Order: sequence, then C-alpha cells, then structure tokens
Amino acid sequence: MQWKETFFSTEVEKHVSEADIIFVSVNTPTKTRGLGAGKAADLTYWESAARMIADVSKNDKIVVEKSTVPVKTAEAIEKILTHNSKGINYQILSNPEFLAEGTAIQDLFHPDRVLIGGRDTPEGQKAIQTLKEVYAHWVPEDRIICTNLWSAELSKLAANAFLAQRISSVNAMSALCEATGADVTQVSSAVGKDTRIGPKFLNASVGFGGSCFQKDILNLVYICECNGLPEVANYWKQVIKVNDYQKNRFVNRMVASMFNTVSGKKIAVLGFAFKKDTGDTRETPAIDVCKGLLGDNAHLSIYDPQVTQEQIQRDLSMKKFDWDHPTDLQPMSPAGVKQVNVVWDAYEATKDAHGVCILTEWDEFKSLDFKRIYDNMQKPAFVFDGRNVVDEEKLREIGFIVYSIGKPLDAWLKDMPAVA
Ligand SMILES: NC(=O)c1ccc[n+]([C@@H]2O[C@H](COP(=O)([O-])OP(=O)(O)OC[C@H]3O[C@@H](n4cnc5c(N)ncnc54)[C@H](O)[C@@H]3O)[C@@H](O)[C@H]2O)c1
Ligand SMILES: O=c1ccn([C@@H]2O[C@H](COP(=O)(O)OP(=O)(O)O[C@H]3O[C@H](CO)[C@@H](O)[C@H](O)[C@H]3O)[C@@H](O)[C@H]2O)c(=O)[nH]1
Repeated sequence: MQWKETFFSTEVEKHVSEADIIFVSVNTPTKTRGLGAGKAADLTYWESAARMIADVSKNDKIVVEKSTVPVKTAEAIEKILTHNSKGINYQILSNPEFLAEGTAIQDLFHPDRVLIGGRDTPEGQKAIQTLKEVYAHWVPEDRIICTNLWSAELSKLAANAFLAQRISSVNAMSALCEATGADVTQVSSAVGKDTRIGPKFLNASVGFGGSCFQKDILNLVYICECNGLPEVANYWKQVIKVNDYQKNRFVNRMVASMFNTVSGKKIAVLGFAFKKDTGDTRETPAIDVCKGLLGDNAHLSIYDPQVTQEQIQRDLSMKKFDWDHPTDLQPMSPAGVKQVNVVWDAYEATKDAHGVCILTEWDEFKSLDFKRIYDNMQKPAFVFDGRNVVDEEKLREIGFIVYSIGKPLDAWLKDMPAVA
C-alpha cells in the first residue's frame, strides 16, 4: 500500500470541496440531554459535517459513513444533502470501522473484513464499486463484503454487541466460579476449544471499557425500543447490567476483605487505561472502581504508564457520557479529587498501601518485584487482580491475601463475603 500521497490538513472545507469521496468519522456520542438521553446516539456532529459538505460541494460526491451510527442514519444524511444539493448528486455509503485500539494499523492493513453498504440502485452500486476499488489496493477481494445500507449500519452495532456479550458472559461465569470453586480461566479455555465458540475474547475482567461497547449497545437498545421490540432491548441491556455488576462486585469484594471499610486507607491502583497499550481512558472500568473506593473514603495512589494526572482527575470528576463531547461543552471540572494522588512508579503507588488493585493488564505488572512491594505495605497486605495478570500462588507464598477474578477464593475472602 502506498502512503506517499497521504497528507493531513485542517483546511477541511477546501479538501471536502475538492474530494470525490469523503469519509466522515466524527464522534457519535451518547446523548446527554433531551429525547433518548443516556441511550440514543447524538448525531449533532454528523449533521454539522453533512451541512458543511452540502455548503462547499461543487461536484458529485460519495459520502462515506465511517463513524458508528444508528440504523437508518444514511437516510437522514441523504435528506440533509439532497435538500441542500444545488443539483449535485450524492451517494451515501456505510463503511463501518472495526479497528481496535492498540492494533489500529495492523487492523487497517489486515482487516478480517471490509463492509460496504449502499443503495440498491445503479448509482448506489456504482458508488459501492468505486469504494471497493479503493480497498482492493490492499485487501483481498473475498474480504470485501457488499450489502445494503441498513445491513452495513446494523452489522457494526451487532458486532460490538456480540463482542461485549462474550465478555459479560464470561464475567457472569466468573462470579459463579468464585461461588463454586471452579476457575474461570480453565472454564473459558475449555469452552473456547469448541470451534463453534472459539478461544478469543473470553478473558474474565473487572469489566469492559472503551469508547465503543457501552455507547453502541445503548444505541442498539434505543433502536430496539423505538422499533417496538422491548424484549430484544432488554436482552442487550443485560450485557451492560452485567458489566456494571462486575465493577460493583469488584469494589464490594475489596471493601469486604479489608474489614468492611477502606476509609482513610491508602489503596494503590495499578493501571487506569481501559486496556493495555493505550492511554485512552474513555469508559475505563477504573473510573467506576475508583469512584466506588472513594465513596468508601479511601485514599488512592494511582499509577498508569500512559495516563496523566490531569486526565485521571478529569475522568474522576466528570459526569457519565460527558467525555465524548468537545471539551468546551463539558461542565467545568471541580478543583480535583483530593483523596487521589497520581504517581509515575508502581513502587511509590504501593508504598504503605493496605491494598493493591490491578485494573489494566499492562505487561510490566507481571514482572513487578512483589516481594519488595509486600515489604513496604501495611499488613495484612492485599492484592486484588482485576485482570488476572499476577501469579496468585507466588503472591500467596510471599504473604499476600490475593483475589483474582473468577479464581478459587482465598480462605480469608471466603470468611469475609461481599454483601452489597
Ligand atoms: N476509537 C475507535 O477505536 C473506533 C473504532 C471504530 C469505530 N469508531 C467510531 O468512529 C467514530 C469516531 O470515534 P473516535 O474515537 O475517533 O472519536 P474522537 O472523538 O476521538 O474523534 C472524532 C473527531 O471528529 C471531530 N469532529 C467533530 N465534528 C466535526 C465536524 N463537524 N467536522 C470535522 N471534524 C469534526 C472531533 O473534533 C474529533 O477530533 C465514532 O462513531 C466511533 O464509534 C471508533
Ligand atoms: O476477553 C476480553 C477482551 C476484552 N476485554 C475488555 O473489553 C474492552 C474492549 O476491548 P477491545 O475490543 O479490544 O478494544 P476497543 O478498542 O474498544 O475495540 C472494540 O470497539 C471498537 C470500536 O467500535 C471496534 O471497532 C472493535 O472491533 C472492538 O473490538 C477493554 O476494556 C478490554 O479490556 C475483556 O475484558 N476481556
């Protein structure tokens, strides 16, 4: 693939006016107010992009939906463009993006599939063919799938819902594993060996995060409700409920283990990003866990190799869903959360702490000197592993009381059950 002619510019209107194909990948956050607040996708940014395209266009254009959007968005975009068209012909294509953070370039070069949806008219089919030829420069033809517009739009929401559902399924199992003495890593490995199920995306965790899963499922739920399908809406809502349950369960387990209170205690938080190899904190489970611990008056010392103090303070003082809107539309954040200290070293974070919780699976956490950490902590010393990255038996030999998601419980934890 040739990148020589790729360039970046902030002269949006000039380049939109000159282009034949325009990919629109603006943010599509969850609405924070008005009709559908807390569920529906906010298409303000998409609408303003479409109006700008209509304003500056002088020749026929293909407009590509790259953002994740509700089904039937193309119809709305079509209306905005054609009502302002000045005789220009627009073809709208849905070409959802499936890349994951941390592997974006690899996913771009070697996608599992490229999906292109368009109108079932000669013009629509011609537009699909034009976009297909762009991808055919580096993607094998059998991986380029062409569908109608609504299938392409819905497939993106469906793919994210299925992926998140797998995590909620394994996380629901993790609770049952803890109750019964089964080990969730053994269960998921055995289940994933079935080729119909497959081994990927079955890691139990403190909960899924990231800018997409929750937003897109809420959007799906809203679409189901609007189409008179409450049972289907409730089915998908459950994926988010289990995710919230998993985060709460983790906090409850921590507090219950430490004599039912963390008030005034120093707790080290290792990892704040929503997954490793990114500094992205959007919808990270760390926000809910930290807020839960702060609710019990803990003092937090947070270390993440890629997330800044400013970002963490902002995340902990922001309201749900505000993060996905421009900064100038976000409410002013309060002075910062006083009981939170952000440090640049795991050993400093854990010094004099009563407990350590691991909330992101950074590789460096696997090779920490846990003997050194133990020696510098208050006793009894606890490790709560929300990502199953530590060797819990080794840590127990050092002297830690260890909780790992979905693994057989330490006798200590059994004696101190978490009751919400
Ligand atoms: N982040 C991901 O990994 C990922 C993967 C697949 C799909 N998506 C989808 O892609 C879309 C964008 O996600 P993101 O994470 O890149 O969001 P983002 O908020 O990081 O980026 C969106 C950008 O669009 C700009 N923008 C908003 N309105 C504009 C306008 N009218 N004209 C020009 N620019 C405008 C914003 O300033 C911002 O820089 C979302 O719909 C998301 O669901 C994201
Ligand atoms: O077995 C697993 C796999 C993932 N996660 C968590 O799930 C979240 C999301 O992970 P991932 O899907 O790898 O990252 P994203 O960058 O959010 O990518 C998802 O969201 C994108 C935006 O829509 C899609 O394009 C991608 O295909 C889809 O994987 C993270 O918190 C992970 O820690 C688990 O807890 N267990």
